[in-house]
Amino acid sequence: MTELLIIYYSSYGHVFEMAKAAKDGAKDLEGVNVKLVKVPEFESAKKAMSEQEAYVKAQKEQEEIPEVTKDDLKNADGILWGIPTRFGNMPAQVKQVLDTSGGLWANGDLEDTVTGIFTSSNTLHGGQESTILSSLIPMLHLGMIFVGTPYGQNPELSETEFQGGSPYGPSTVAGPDGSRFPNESELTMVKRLAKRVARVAKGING
Ligand SMILES: Cc1cc2nc3c(=O)[nH]c(=O)nc-3n(C[C@H](O)[C@H](O)[C@H](O)COP(=O)(O)O)c2cc1C
Repeated sequence: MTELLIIYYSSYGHVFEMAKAAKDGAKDLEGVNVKLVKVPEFESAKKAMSEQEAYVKAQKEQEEIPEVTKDDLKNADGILWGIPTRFGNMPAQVKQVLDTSGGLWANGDLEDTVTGIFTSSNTLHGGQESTILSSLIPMLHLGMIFVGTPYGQNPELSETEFQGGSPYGPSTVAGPDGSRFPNESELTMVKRLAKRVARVAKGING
């Protein structure tokens, strides 16, 4: 069995929507087991954002999703990361998971694990590509094999409509007030990436 782990962090639910679509995209692949987990939230963030209605609502919707464990990461053949943009970079919550994965790095546990990244930001040019590319650096240190969303398999990338997505990975644009949620094209691209990560992981580790 090929184990596909979808791990995400989401303050306001946009990346969560993408993560659920990713799970849906890979769920019927033969010989693939898909698990959806979330990055633990900081107590300080819960406190700081407790007055924000959108944050509280989104966190409630994610209550049933289990938090990632070291074994989830270790046992995965493929890991798909949902990482929202924070100042053009990954949130500290995601960095914390990576920074406490030292044992995995030392043992080479994530070497040859196939990986992909999807993201979300408020604005189209507010750092989607930089978030994916900078997130790739620790993934490469850990020995993971990165796959993106090539143009040939993602015709949506060549459309002129306003939407996220790049050859580096799927993305969505939440809008300045966070009211825009992923459209069909954005969800389709993340489903395809989930399938692609699973397919490559199966080929390498199956
Ligand atoms: C501290 C912080 C920094 C952010 N930095 C950016 C940014 O650099 N560019 C941008 O377009 N959006 C930025 N945003 C907006 C988030 O990327 C957006 O709320 C997020 O992608 C929504 O995804 P989520 O609903 O899954 O949390 C920032 C939000 C926060 C809270």
